[in-house]
Amino acid sequence: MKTYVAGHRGMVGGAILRQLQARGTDEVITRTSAELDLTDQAAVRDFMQTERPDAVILAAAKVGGIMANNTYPGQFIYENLMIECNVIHQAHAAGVQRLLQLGSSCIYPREAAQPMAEDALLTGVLEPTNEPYAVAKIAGIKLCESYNRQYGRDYRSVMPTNLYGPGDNFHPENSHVLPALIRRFHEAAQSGAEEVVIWGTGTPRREFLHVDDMAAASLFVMDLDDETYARETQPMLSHINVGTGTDISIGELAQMVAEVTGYTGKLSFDTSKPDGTMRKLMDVSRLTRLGWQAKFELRLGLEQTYQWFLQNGENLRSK
Ligand SMILES: NC(=O)C1=CN([C@@H]2O[C@H](COP(=O)(O)OP(=O)(O)OC[C@H]3O[C@@H](n4cnc5c(N)ncnc54)[C@H](OP(=O)(O)O)[C@@H]3O)[C@@H](O)[C@H]2O)C=CC1
Ligand SMILES: C[C@H]1O[C@H](OP(=O)(O)OP(=O)(O)OC[C@H]2O[C@@H](n3cnc4c(=O)[nH]c(N)nc43)[C@H](O)[C@@H]2O)[C@@H](O)[C@@H](O)C1=O
Repeated sequence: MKTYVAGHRGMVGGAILRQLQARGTDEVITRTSAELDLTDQAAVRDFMQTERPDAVILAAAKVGGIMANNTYPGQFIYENLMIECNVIHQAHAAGVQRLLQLGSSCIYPREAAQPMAEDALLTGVLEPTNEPYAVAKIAGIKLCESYNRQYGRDYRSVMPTNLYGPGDNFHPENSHVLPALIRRFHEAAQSGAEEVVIWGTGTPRREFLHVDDMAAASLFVMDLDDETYARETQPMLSHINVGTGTDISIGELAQMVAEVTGYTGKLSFDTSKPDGTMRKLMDVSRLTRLGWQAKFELRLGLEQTYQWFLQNGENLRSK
């Protein structure tokens, strides 16, 4: 089995690569974005035609937190649409029968009933801070569904909740909340700062899944036999949510990060920054029914991620 992992240097792609290598059953092929720009249609066509993988895992994307999504909406919609169109279409053109792509919980309407089940898709208005990214991710689901319907492909989609773990992006502005707070609280603890500022009101709730759980869930869904996947994702051979099924407020998360990093000063909230969606808890009953459950407990995952941050402080991403 020759499997192409797109985005193998990223947090999720890296974890998937490690788990595939540990299994040792697949020949895994990878390319960095410098070697293969997935927004370049001709380059992706040449790569797929030359390599002809048996399976593709699409974990490459333009990714960022609430501020990055709000600041660079053009890049978020363009790059993600191009990556999905090129990888999914050129995989099909090269005869790839099985593909798994990663979406995001932000595909669901801002006011969706909680927890959000897969059939909440396209039932309401999206959260404005990440609408361009969400539209691209919805297009990814619809590409897979459409190629399944028209060409009989077996292209699957998993929708992760907010992820964290080793290999995350700790950029002060562009990252997601959990790595941003690890870095901010760590620096405050080191410098003896009296106050740490948290964006927004602290009241939004988020569900955090460790990246090793996400990688395991991705391979679990990839490995399901086609009848089982089709039965669970009827009528459109659509997507499966991945999460823990529990969430906490940003204020509670900040308190936990303060404890883990040893920060003892004051917490304050900058309400000029956006809260984004107030709650986006995944309904994970589809995946649970199939037999998969998350393993990492948040506090332990946070402590492990903080250790990774301390050991890799010199090599953090610059954007
Ligand atoms: N992180 C999170 O909280 C969440 C992530 N997701 C989804 O999970 C997937 C993986 O995210 P994550 O691992 O966090 O993201 P990362 O930013 O860590 O990794 C993304 C990877 O995509 C690759 N990439 C980006 N643009 C291109 C391009 N034009 N051509 C080739 N490769 C490119 C990069 O490759 P290189 O390093 O070689 O430049 C990078 O390694 C994405 O689909 C994301 O939308 C969904 C929900 C939450
Ligand atoms: C995974 C998901 O990620 C993005 O959505 P998001 O869940 O809103 O992501 P976030 O992690 O950036 O913020 C979560 C909450 O946390 C608050 N918050 C506090 N302090 C910081 C802070 O310092 N940094 C950040 N980023 N947020 C902070 C912040 O104000 C918000 O209320 C999508 O754009 C989209 O990419 C997507 O799919």
